[in-house]
Amino acid sequence: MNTTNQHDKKLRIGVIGTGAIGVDHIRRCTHTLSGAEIVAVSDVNIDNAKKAVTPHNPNAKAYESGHDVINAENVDAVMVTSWGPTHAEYVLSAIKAGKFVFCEKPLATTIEDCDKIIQAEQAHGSRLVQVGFMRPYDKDYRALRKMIVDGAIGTPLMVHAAHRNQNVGENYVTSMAIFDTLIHELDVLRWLLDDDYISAQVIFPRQTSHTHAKLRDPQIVLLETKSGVRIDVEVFVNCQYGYDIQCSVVGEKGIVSLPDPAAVALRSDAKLCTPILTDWKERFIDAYDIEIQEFIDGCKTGKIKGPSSWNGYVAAVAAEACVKAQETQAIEAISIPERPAMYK
Ligand SMILES: NC(=O)c1ccc[n+]([C@@H]2O[C@H](COP(=O)([O-])OP(=O)(O)OC[C@H]3O[C@@H](n4cnc5c(N)ncnc54)[C@H](O)[C@@H]3O)[C@@H](O)[C@H]2O)c1
Ligand SMILES: O[C@H]1[C@H](O)[C@@H](O)[C@H](O)[C@@H](O)[C@H]1O
Repeated sequence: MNTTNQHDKKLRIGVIGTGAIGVDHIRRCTHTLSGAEIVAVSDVNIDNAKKAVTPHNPNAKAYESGHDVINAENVDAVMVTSWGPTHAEYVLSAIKAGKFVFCEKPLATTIEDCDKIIQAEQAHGSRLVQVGFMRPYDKDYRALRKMIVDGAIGTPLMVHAAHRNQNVGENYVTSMAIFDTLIHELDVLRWLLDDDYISAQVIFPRQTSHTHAKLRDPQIVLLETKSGVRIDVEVFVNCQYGYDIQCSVVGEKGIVSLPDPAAVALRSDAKLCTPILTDWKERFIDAYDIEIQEFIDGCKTGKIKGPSSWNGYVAAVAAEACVKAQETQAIEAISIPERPAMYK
């Protein structure tokens, strides 16, 4: 009886960081998904938070501090969508309050902070954190994984991937190509291959004229896995032409590749054209919907299943090696500790 009531009740979410993705997740919780409502918002720029309180979220209140959102009595679960370096503080505070927390990637921008989070969560005794790695929810990445698991390409040998953004702002610097952008590949490729990384190297090709003094762009990241798979990922965040995610896995007897998003083809004026997306919000829109719905449902049943803080930690270990490799231009080792029992 109680369980049914619990499931019927809306999950009351507090959102910290009401910028691009914060507002987008508020939109999907309010208009697209079921079983949740936004009751609290905050942003270091309070005007951003106030703008996120709209007639569509009549019960939302804007707070000056993210910690007030976490500790508000009517907040059942927290969403951390502020800038990466601020995530750890809020996630730790949510764990302390015993509340479920969805944290956008990266979980934190240092291994130490990720470690504090997994220690705190283990001390709590059960999972409270879901990390915003949405690609494993994407139907095409899932199809790719199924083909690999089913043996369609034989043993995987190599991966060629590209992560291209149309452009980035002046605040985006060289290390963010790793912690902000490559972090998606660092998570999804080990899931795709069911493998772990052992080394990383970063190569800087000729620079695009569309970058700025604090950003090397593009970059090529070379990864090696325990089983010997070699991965190259081109990270090119001022590619100008669109938002483009590519991934091909080469196996002993075939290749599987991520398809381009479906788009209407136009035949006209002696040309055949299909548009390319420019905005990350559209590229993985269905995957974001599924990941957040799973978070809402998990909070309501008391058991969350999505990418864990362990996934966030492992991605950070690999990311730190890549950042070091950016500086040294050498091959850097990646050593991932034993997975704690709680995350098995
Ligand atoms: N999963 C994805 O595909 C995806 C897509 C976009 C962004 N993200 C992640 O989401 C996070 C936010 O990215 P964004 O594109 O929305 O950035 P954004 O700059 O548009 O928004 C971030 C917001 O956080 C606020 N903020 C910064 N520090 C804060 C603090 N200490 N407390 C409260 N608010 C604070 C800023 O004022 C801003 O409004 C980043 O970690 C980013 O990597 C993930
Ligand atoms: O925060 C964004 C987001 O994660 C996008 O998915 C990625 O393509 C961008 O490079 C990154 O800056």
